[in-house]
Amino acid sequence: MIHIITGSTLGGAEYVGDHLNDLLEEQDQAITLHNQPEYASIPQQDTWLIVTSTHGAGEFPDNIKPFIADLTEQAPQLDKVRFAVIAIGDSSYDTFCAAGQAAHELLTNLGAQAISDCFTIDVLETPVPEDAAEEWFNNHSEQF
Ligand SMILES: Cc1cc2nc3c(=O)[nH]c(=O)nc-3n(C[C@H](O)[C@H](O)[C@H](O)COP(=O)(O)O)c2cc1C
Repeated sequence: MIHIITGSTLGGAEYVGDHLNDLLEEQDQAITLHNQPEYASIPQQDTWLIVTSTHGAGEFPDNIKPFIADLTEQAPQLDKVRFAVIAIGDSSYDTFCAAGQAAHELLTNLGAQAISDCFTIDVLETPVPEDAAEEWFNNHSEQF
């Protein structure tokens, strides 16, 4: 089972999550898409694919903030979780992709196993983030 967990304010990261969902479905994978991720509803096992943009001064989008806050407070052992983070941001900000980087670090610290480095997508250089995400996916599809 793959849990796609999105953090999005304007919809961009959510579109990328939808696209990855389609690509994984073509591989006949079982997927659950969490656009309003809830700590209690996401099993602490299987594969988590987090797709999040960054807002504010390097902050998480509002929809994913409670999930990240719960993970931080509860600090569960995530040694049964494999994960990857796709971080979407704009390199004109000092805090480029800070939320995605923070998610990657948090899961690593909780013992989850990264299947890739945090993959950053710069919307200044990549007008269609789905294209960069698909290229990343094609290079990592065997990990899923
Ligand atoms: C108010 C605002 C603040 C932002 N702050 C950051 C930031 O700190 N770091 C970053 O990398 N991108 C930042 N961005 C860029 C967004 O992450 C980028 O536009 C992204 O594509 C938005 O994705 P979303 O549609 O999923 O919300 C900011 C954008 C806005 C509108």
